Parts: sequence; structure tokens; C-alpha cells
Amino acid sequence: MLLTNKCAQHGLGMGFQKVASLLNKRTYSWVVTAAGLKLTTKTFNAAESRGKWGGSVPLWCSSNRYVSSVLYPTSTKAAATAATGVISNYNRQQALTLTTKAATKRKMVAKLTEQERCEKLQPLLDAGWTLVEGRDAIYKEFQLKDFNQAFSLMTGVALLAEKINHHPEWFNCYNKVQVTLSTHDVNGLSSQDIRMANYLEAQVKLLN
Ligand SMILES: C[C@H](O)[C@H](O)[C@H]1CNC2=NC(N)=NC(=O)C2=N1
Repeated sequence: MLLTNKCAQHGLGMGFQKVASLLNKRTYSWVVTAAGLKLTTKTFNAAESRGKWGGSVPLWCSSNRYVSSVLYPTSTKAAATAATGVISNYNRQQALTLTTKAATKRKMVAKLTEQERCEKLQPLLDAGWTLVEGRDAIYKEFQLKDFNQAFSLMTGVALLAEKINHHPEWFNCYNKVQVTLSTHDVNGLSSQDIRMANYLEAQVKLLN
């Protein structure tokens, strides 16, 4: 989890000390100050870190006067940046490469073929998903036991969404989660929507 001081301060409250001690286990020495977690003057050599940590490189994000640095495998960089909205001062070329790769990966997403609709979409329709009128999209309302269960479901989906770079359109009211899935990049249903719908079905089974 990428710790910006703001999030650490507000999200963790008194857990600051715990966070600092956790982080200190990762060969950093952090000082808890009134303004947040402060990294001591330890510097970090990217090449060394690659060797030492097997491919992870430091992702440096600065917030206010303090620098929070956490090791990430490069595959989680985009999610971490998206999650915090912090523009990291990570190697710009590397970031561009990652973005290009993500864009390339997305290009590979295509609209479902007729055969895929029969094989992969039909089981979801049988499970209660419906086609959205006027759109190539599917919709389902999930009713959970309570808000806690509903939000647990949404949390799992959010993590998947960030991982596969595919996000649902959804509405939550207490124990209900209404989900619409479609792939904006192809203006219709793709395998990403099937994947997310199947994930939702599996998670709801686990929760109930
Ligand atoms: C730029 C970014 O990769 C794209 O906007 C992603 C993000 N999440 C997405 N989510 C959905 N549902 N459809 C998309 O086409 C999509 N595209």
C-alpha cells in the first residue's frame, strides 16, 4: 500500500506508530513526526534495489515536506499512482513505457463476438444479468445481507478494477449494489466485462 503522509495521517490516525515500525522492518528508518512519517536521509540506489529486491524499484512520491518511499514491483506502479493521485517522480521514460504497454494491452480488448456471446454471456443472463436497453451493456442488482457485505463486495471489485484497468458503473444504497458493465473503449461488451461479472458472481456466492 502506498503511504502518502496525508493518507497515513488521516487514514491511520493513531496507527502511525504501527506503520512506522512496519516500514522500519523494510530497512528504512522512519521517524513519526506531528506532520507525518518522515524518512531519514537514507538514500536508495535503484540498481542496487533491483538486485536486492529482484526487480522492484523504489517508487518515490513526495507529499508536502516529506518523502514517502515504498518499494513496488513495476506492475503495481500505475495502480499505486492512481490510488493516491500522486504524480510520482519515478523515471519518466519508465512511466511512459508502462503507459504505452497499458495502452497496447487495452488495444487488444475487442467487442464480444456472436460465438462469445453464446458461450460466455448467456450463462450470465441465465444468472440474472440483463441486457441494458439502447446499449451493449449488462446490468444486475445484488442484494447483500447488510451494508458491510455490500461494501466488502465493492472493495473486492475495486481492487480487481484497478488490477485489470476496467471499471464498473455502479450504485450502492445500503445492502444493494447495482452494477452496469460495458467497455467504453470498444463501446460495448468485451471479455473484461465477462471477467468482472463472473468475479462478482463468485464473490456474492462467497458472501452469502
Ligand atoms: C485510460 C484507461 O486505460 C481507460 O480509460 C480504461 C479504464 N477503465 C475502463 N473501464 C471500462 N469499463 N471500460 C473502459 O474502456 C476502460 N478503460
